[in-house]
Formats: sequence, structure tokens, C-alpha cells
Amino acid sequence: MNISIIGNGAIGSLLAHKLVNIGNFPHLWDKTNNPIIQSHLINLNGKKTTHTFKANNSTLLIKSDTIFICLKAHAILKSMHVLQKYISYKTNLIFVHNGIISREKLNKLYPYNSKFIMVTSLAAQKLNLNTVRHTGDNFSWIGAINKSYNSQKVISRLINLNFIKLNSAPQIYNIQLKKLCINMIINYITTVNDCKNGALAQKKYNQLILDLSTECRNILEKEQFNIELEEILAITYEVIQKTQNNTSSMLQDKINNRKTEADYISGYFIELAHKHNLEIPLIISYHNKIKQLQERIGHDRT
Ligand SMILES: NC(=O)C1=CN([C@@H]2O[C@H](COP(=O)(O)OP(=O)(O)OC[C@H]3O[C@@H](n4cnc5c(N)ncnc54)[C@H](OP(=O)(O)O)[C@@H]3O)[C@@H](O)[C@H]2O)C=CC1
Ligand SMILES: CC(C)(CO)C(=O)C(=O)O
Repeated sequence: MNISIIGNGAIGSLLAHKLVNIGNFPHLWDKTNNPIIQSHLINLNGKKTTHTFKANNSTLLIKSDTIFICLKAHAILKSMHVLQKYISYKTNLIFVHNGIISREKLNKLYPYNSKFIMVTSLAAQKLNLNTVRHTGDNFSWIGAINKSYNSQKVISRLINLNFIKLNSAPQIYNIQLKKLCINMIINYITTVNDCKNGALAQKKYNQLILDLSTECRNILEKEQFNIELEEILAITYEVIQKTQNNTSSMLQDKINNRKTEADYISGYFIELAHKHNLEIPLIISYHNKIKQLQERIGHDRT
């Protein structure tokens, strides 16, 4: 399988190394014109491996059977618009991201491609331009955006590669909504309070987590996704415990003066709440806190 990865950040480079483990050297696409990328991975046991990948070759991009798009939510539509001329309509596009972006806009940009969403619980952190640290290993889920006659075949082929722990998710939107709740709670509280994920297990955050979870659950209910409050709380506390030493991606963005994915997490919840005429004061207040922070560090409102 000819695989390319767009975005040589934390998740993109981790997936590249995972593919090498099964003997498939993917082609990487970053923002440079470098024809090769040397990439170091520090695995969960602290062991370092180095691989060299072909990169930024438009012929290889156009010939890809499958492209993993590992970009921040706010970079996807803009980047995929620019890259249209290098992507064949036959290529399977796998979008790996947190937050929720417009499927309508993706369908408009790539009407003929088979398109998939991958929600991942893998965790990684870029230490510098060429080094990624693998910080967490857990399941990922893949589901089709536009179900076609061959989408299940594509999903099965990817699962059978066995390069990560991957499950098929026929209702991928529901998995995205669950992840959205986890990000709405953990990312925002850790960013506002400058703390590691594990700090949220402290009693002083119990009520806040309960109130945010309740607002999330009320929105999901209106979206016809009936999930018990207890389940949102259980998965959130499980992630807090499993990622206790992580700095959430939103807090990392704050520390590194980068734009956050707020518009695609709380922003998406706010959009849904408007649609369903629902009051979500706490989510709005946390959204505004992050947006103010972004304005202070010079990122536009979008
Ligand atoms: N890291 C993690 O542990 C997890 C991340 N996720 C999600 O996965 C997605 C990717 O995250 P992550 O890998 O951490 O993000 P990163 O910011 O580390 O990686 C994205 C990379 O893409 C680059 N990029 C931006 N635009 C383009 C373009 N047009 N062409 C090529 N490269 C481009 C960015 O460069 P630059 O920085 O210069 O813009 C950056 O290097 C996000 O939605 C994140 O929330 C989900 C689970 C865990
Ligand atoms: C699961 C969690 C909260 C792990 O840090 C994450 O997805 C993030 O930081 O964006």
C-alpha cells in the first residue's frame, strides 16, 4: 500500500514510525520542500529509533492509495484546499484529528474520494522538529464519512495492517462526540489552570467536571446520541487517570503560543447548542476564556 502522511507533527510522525514497524515506509508531507525527513522516535520505554522518509514529492502524493491527514482541526480545510492539485480522486483520505470540522466542506473539496475519520487515543509530543516522544498507547477508531461500496474494504485493509490498535466504528460521529466531551473537560480545565491532566482527579475539580459533563450530555441528547452522564464521567476520569502525566494538547498550544482547536471543540458545542436552543453557560464561559487567551497571543478569532 502506498501511504502518505500530511503533517509531520506529533501524531503524523508517530504513525510514520508505527508503519515502519510493519515494513511500510510512508511518504511524508510537511511545510518544507525537503526531499527527505529524518525522524527520531522515543518510544514508551525511552528507547530511541531513527528512520529516514521520502518527503514532499508531489508525484508520490498523487500516487498514494491512502493519505493520513494529521493536522490540527483549524489547518485541515485550508491545507486540503491548497493540496487539491496533488491529490487523486482515487486516494482514500483518512482525517486524524480532535474536534469536529464541517463534513459538507470536506465533501465539497473532495467530492469523489472515499473519506474517513480516525479518532485516536494514541498520544505523542513533538520534542523538536525531528523528534517525537510516544506518550500513550490506546485504541483508535475509524469510520467512513461518506459510506460507499468499498469503504468497509478500505477499513478492513487498514485494520489488518496491524500497525496500531484500530477498531471499525460504523457510527464514527458518536465516537467523535464522546472524544469531544473528554477534550471539552480535560483540555479546557487544564489550560485555564495550567496543570497536568492528572491534577483533575483532585476533589476541588469534581463539581466543575460534573457541571461541564452535564452540559455536554444535554447537547448530545439533542443530537440523538443518548449517553448517560455516568458514562461521560467514567470515560473522562479514566482518561484523566491514564494520561495523568500528560500536558493536554490545548495547554501545549498555550505554552507554545500556538492557535488552539477551541473553535472545533467548544465552538462546535456552541453551534449545536444554538441549533437546539439550549443554554450552556459554562461551556461558553470556558470557550471565551480560551478565545481571550488566543487573542492575547495574537491569534485571530475565526
Ligand atoms: N498529539 C497527541 O497526542 C494527540 C493529537 N490528537 C489530534 O491529532 C491532530 C494532530 O495533532 P498533532 O500531531 O498533535 O499536531 P501537531 O501540531 O504536532 O502536528 C501538525 C503538523 O502539521 C503541520 N502542518 C500544518 N499545515 C500543514 C500543511 N499545509 N502541510 C503540511 N504540514 C502542515 C504543522 O506545522 P506547524 O506547527 O508549523 O503549523 C505541524 O507540524 C489534532 O487534531 C490533535 O488534537 C489526537 C489525539 C492525541
Ligand atoms: C485525551 C487528551 C485529553 C490527552 O491529553 C487529548 O486528547 C488532548 O490532550 O488533546
